[in-house]
Amino acid sequence: MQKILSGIQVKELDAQHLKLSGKSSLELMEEASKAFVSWFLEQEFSIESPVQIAVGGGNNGGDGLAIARLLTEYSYSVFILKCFDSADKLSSDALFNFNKLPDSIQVLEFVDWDLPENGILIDAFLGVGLKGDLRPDAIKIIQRLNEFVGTVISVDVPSGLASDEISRGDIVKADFTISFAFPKLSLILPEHAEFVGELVVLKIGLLGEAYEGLHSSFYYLENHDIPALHKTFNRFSYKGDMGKILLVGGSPGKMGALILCAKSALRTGSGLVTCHMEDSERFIVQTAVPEAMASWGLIPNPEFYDSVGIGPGWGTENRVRLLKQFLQDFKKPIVIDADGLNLLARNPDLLPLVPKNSVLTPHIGEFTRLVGKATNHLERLELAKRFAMDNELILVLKGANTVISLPDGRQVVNSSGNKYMATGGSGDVLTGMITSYLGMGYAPENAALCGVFHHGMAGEIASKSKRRSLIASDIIASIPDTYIQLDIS
Ligand SMILES: NC(=O)C1=CN([C@@H]2O[C@H](COP(=O)(O)OP(=O)(O)OC[C@H]3O[C@@H](n4cnc5c(N)ncnc54)[C@H](OP(=O)(O)O)[C@@H]3O)[C@@H](O)[C@H]2O)[C@@H](O)CC1
Ligand SMILES: Nc1ncnc2c1ncn2[C@@H]1O[C@H](COP(=O)(O)OP(=O)(O)O)[C@@H](O)[C@H]1O
Ligand SMILES: [K+]
Repeated sequence: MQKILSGIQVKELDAQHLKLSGKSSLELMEEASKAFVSWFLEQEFSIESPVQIAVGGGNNGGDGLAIARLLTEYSYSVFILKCFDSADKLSSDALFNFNKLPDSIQVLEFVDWDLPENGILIDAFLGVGLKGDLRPDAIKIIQRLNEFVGTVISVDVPSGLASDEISRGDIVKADFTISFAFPKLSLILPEHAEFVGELVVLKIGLLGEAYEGLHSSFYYLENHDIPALHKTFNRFSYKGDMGKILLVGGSPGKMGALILCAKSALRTGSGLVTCHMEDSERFIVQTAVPEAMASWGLIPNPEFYDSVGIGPGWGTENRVRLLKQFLQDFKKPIVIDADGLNLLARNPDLLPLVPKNSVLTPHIGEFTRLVGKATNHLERLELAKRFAMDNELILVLKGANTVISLPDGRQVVNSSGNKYMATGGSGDVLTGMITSYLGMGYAPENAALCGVFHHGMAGEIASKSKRRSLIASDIIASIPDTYIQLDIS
């Protein structure tokens, strides 16, 4: 997994990288700009669209200048909007690229810019080198860039956004942010959603020795990390190897949550799924999911199960005794979601009974009830880290970029998923998936990482044809495709 470095570390990395690999920052700039242009070409923006590139004096501007040169090779008409005073204010790499601009590119003073009606604006004004509060001249530039009505694409970070903290005030509102190597931390904070737009992270060869030497507790989970986290099964595997799991949840009027959870666990690969609910509701499960078994009343032999997921649609009335009894009897890691979390929040004495390395999957509301209130997401992430370390639990804080806090203090930011997954029941599907992996004998960390990643990826696959019509069942239906696309048997 890629580490997420701070803005200051990126600078340090730059210097170290040059020392250790002999690769110049100019080469890195060219590589980043080429990666940007490859992404740009994949979007198939009309060749008729004029491309305006707002260029600052630092290396973010340097990226913009290199991108300008590369785009003209593909016949785009490119205009540079100079957001720096004079060439002697340019960083050396930006100056190099400024001097390499082909004659076909018009360079406009920012003040002379007539805001076009449409087209594309590439924002290469300010990147991770932003220091302190924006100066008045920069504020004016950003305000004007935000008047543009066409597609806005920010290079590395939206200009005006600090890389590692909560920013307010004037910031470019991008439709896309194309960040290099890893997302800067501020890009994944919900407070910045309106500036970042769609986040794309492109690989560049920044990594290696210099990168290894820098410390961060934040990591980024991507496609290529996933296969190594999976267990493999052989041709003698039988359903017992695929895990016997128990899902405890559902209540009158909320049986759908348990059904989604069960279907999702089966599609993830579970060998045997048993649903535990009130006896009045058992026919619903048996009809909706013929592959699952039903149990009710007490849980007579919890040790039979390889793992357990508790909470979807469960309600909180009259559940504490069963939960306490179960936590006293069952010693293997489990998954706790929804009302299971609400019960823990109301009965903090139960928290020490939760088996170590269990996976708790709150959304922000459940998190606030269980762990506490935070004034912003960075503070919330710090609370999550403490909670996971202090209780030796894995805390999956769900959202647009779900963050998995591990007991050793690492925090893993998920890259998969999209806005179309914001629909009732998607969380229940996630609970089924993580419980399923635990049941298959995955290390709890891997179960959480695989569950969260495949869940988001299934949502992405389903939303290709469904967009805002996506429902939680569509996520389940796309789980098989995640295995096929990642080549997991
Ligand atoms: N290293 C890497 O891994 C790679 C880095 N790459 C790229 O380099 C970027 C970082 O470049 P960087 O460090 O040159 O800084 P950058 O974001 O251009 O900002 C400096 C400019 O901002 C200005 N400025 C600052 N504060 C300000 C304020 N408060 N208000 C107003 N202005 C302010 C400052 O002006 P000055 O203060 O110097 O007058 C200067 O002009 C990074 O985001 C990525 O795009 C890629 O090429 C490939 C790999
Ligand atoms: N905008 C989004 N981008 C990516 N994933 C999202 C987004 N909104 C929701 N999700 C995912 O959908 C799931 C929603 O879970 P939850 O809030 O518990 O829903 P429910 O209670 O309806 O089941 C989480 O896994 C979350 O990460
Ligand atoms: K930028």
